[in-house]
Amino acid sequence: MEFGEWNIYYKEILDDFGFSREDDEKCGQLLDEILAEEGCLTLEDLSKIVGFSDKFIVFGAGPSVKDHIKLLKEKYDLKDYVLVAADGATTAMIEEKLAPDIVVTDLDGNLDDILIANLKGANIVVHAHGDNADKIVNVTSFFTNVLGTTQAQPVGNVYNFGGFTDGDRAIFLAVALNASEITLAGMDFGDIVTKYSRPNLPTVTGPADEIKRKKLQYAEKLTKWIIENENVDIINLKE
Ligand SMILES: Nc1ncnc2c1ncn2[C@@H]1O[C@H](COP(=O)(O)OP(=O)(O)OP(=O)(O)O)[C@@H](O)[C@H]1O
Ligand SMILES: Nc1nc2c(c(=O)[nH]1)N=C(CO)CN2
Ligand SMILES: [Mg+2]
Repeated sequence: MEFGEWNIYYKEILDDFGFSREDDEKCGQLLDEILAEEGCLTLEDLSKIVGFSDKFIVFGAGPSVKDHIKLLKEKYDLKDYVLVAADGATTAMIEEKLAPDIVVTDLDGNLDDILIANLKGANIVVHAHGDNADKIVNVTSFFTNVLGTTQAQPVGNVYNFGGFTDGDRAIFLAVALNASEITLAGMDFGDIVTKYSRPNLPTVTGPADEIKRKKLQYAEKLTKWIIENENVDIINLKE
């Protein structure tokens, strides 16, 4: 998605959630400075790393994630796919002994599990926004093989491929990496969250709060945009 078209959705999101574009931009710059010092991946680097396949699976943290992982392990030859975990889904994958190739995160998932995934070879796509500057500063440098993203104007080596939540951003990333087919697992959307999305939840699933519901509505809307506008086959295991 070109920035001009993304900007239409982005303006609506800023307005709807009361986020500040200036704070998003500042944090994007901060991430770019950290990556300039620590080193980072470019899109071309990541394309080469995952160049073994143009078939991707994006894992979300919805209620179906565990069932979908089990089904995929049983029925798919997973070494033929680039496995992309959206933030909290990393924990569900690790529980099932499945290592992601890429983790897409704004650093509010289980950081220990993301670090484990990184140590096992996952590349980390770190998203800077106006509400995670502390994490960007304190956590980014613990990871290796990092590619930076922003939801504001791209800056330096920090990209904007389109997308809002970690899950739909992961699909936009797969498109930017020239995916021909993207299977969606655990991408339920709706109004139920899991302990993978909300680690403090006392039960495995529970009702999403109003902000999370709204985030998931945008995630679904942006996923529909990809289905309708990008030249890629999307297979949602939920359907
Ligand atoms: N029912 C669902 N509950 C949680 N995540 C879902 C669901 N359906 C799809 N997803 C996708 O799984 C992704 C990973 O979930 P997670 O809650 O860790 O992400 P997040 O984008 O950081 O959300 P938040 O900002 O609310 O913490 C979400 O970004 C979302 O796109
Ligand atoms: N400013 C801001 N931006 C975001 C936020 C958030 O909480 N604040 N959460 C996101 C993932 O769902 C994506 N972008
Ligand atoms: Mg997150």
